[in-house]
Amino acid sequence: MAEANYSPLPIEQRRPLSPHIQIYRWSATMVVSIFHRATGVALYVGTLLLTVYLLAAAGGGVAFADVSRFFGSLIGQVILFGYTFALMLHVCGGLRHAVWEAARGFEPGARNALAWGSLIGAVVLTALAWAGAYLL
Ligand code: HEM
Repeated sequence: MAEANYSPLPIEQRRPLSPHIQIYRWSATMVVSIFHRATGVALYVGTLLLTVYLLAAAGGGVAFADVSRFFGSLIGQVILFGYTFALMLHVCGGLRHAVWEAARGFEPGARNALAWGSLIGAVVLTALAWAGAYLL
């Protein structure tokens, strides 16, 4: 807190502050962990968009045509691409947690491999999903 900086006590007598991200050296594990939470939040928005799409599909006619046009536009495609990547990264993050639930992958090398693996896995799965969507 700000007042801690203005403490009249000498620095060695002040109570320790809990360190935050600007204190730690950045690591792959830390970045992927932050992405995991951020993509989880993004998935709430994506789920709303999916709901809009399904409601429009159920309504049919003009509503479905409008929604399809929006998702087919450049901005719509960028949003859908971001949603796909967020979903894939979050799922890969979920699998990373599943490995930890099995009490494996805590060693420094394994932690890094899992972090990079989930990032690379998300890129590959997103590319496969979009390639599949365009080829079908
Ligand atoms: C639309 C679907 C989903 C939404 C909206 C969502 C949302 C979120 C959010 C907001 C968080 C962060 C919670 C926090 O840090 O306080 C979270 C965490 C988590 N999610 Fe999801 N999630 C979804 C799907 C999934 C799936 C499919 C998986 C598994 C494959 C998954 C696995 C996890 C795990 C393991 C955590 C905990 C991470 C941690 O403890 O640091 N989620 N999710």
